[in-house]
Amino acid sequence: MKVIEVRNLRKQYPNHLAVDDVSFEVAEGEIFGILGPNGAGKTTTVECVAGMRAPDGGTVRVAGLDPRRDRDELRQVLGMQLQSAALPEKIKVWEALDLYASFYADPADWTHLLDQVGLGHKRDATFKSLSGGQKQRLSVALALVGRPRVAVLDELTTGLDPQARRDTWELVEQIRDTGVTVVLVTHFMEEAERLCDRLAFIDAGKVVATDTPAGLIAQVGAEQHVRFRPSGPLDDAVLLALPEVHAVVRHGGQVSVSGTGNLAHAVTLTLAQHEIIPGDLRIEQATLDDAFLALTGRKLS
Ligand SMILES: Nc1ncnc2c1ncn2[C@@H]1O[C@H](COP(=O)(O)OP(=O)(O)OP(=O)(O)O)[C@@H](O)[C@H]1O
Repeated sequence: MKVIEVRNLRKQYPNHLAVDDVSFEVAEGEIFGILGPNGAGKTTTVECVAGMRAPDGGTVRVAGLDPRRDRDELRQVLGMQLQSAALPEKIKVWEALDLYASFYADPADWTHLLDQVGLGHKRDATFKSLSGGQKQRLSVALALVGRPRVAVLDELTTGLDPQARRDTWELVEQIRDTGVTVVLVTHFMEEAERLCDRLAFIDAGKVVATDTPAGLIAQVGAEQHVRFRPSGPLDDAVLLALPEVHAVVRHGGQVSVSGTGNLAHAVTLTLAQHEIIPGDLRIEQATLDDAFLALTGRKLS
């Protein structure tokens, strides 16, 4: 079931067309990513979805609601985590949650939420004293306090160190496991690849493609490589007969196979059928970066 429908969204700032033509749908229960370089129009798009900005064209529906017309109802359905939580420095963690909970008729138990985001021990800490990762986690808890059906998380892991980033990814997966639909705005390819069920590539205010991460990579037919040292004699023709394989090159004892689609699977299966063990196996998969570059001529970052 679709929980978000965006059709031909357009948003013009005084001197800049930030969103030109954006359409996508988000199914209930999925993690949907919006991936694109800085300034692509991602934040403006989700601000229109959350009713924080008025579009100049197109339609947006969230659980059948018009975010501008049905603002009060929307607040009960959609929780938005903002790029930088604008909380007063001296507010305590529990005070922020208590305040946000007071906006809702039936808020979540925020003590439980605090534990869920790993901040149970920071209940009495001031906002100012939290680390970057802890501030992000608090902003996620604040987005969830109204028990939303949809949580919009904008640049959640920007500025976090690799460990804090991975911890935050786990948190996003936990949120989805509780049945909340997640819209994730990001310009990190690894983040989108790891978390998103489907994603939209946005560039210069337009959706370039929407698909699963694997589907986007397959769409552009980006070349992949499998390298190995065969444990026994192997005729190149065996590999070249596979539809996924484009070329086989040898360097000394190493075989390098390039191709597209499910290349690694096809090659390793064939080797197994010929009772050959691939030593020093290396698989270089195409990435979302490669797909974005192929589709837009631009790098993501
Ligand atoms: N309030 C505003 N007034 C004028 N221009 C704006 C405003 N907000 C954003 N823009 C411009 O619109 C474009 C899209 O901005 P937006 O924040 O939606 O992009 P983004 O993809 O989220 O980028 P980032 O990852 O850098 O936040 C940018 O060029 C930005 O400078």
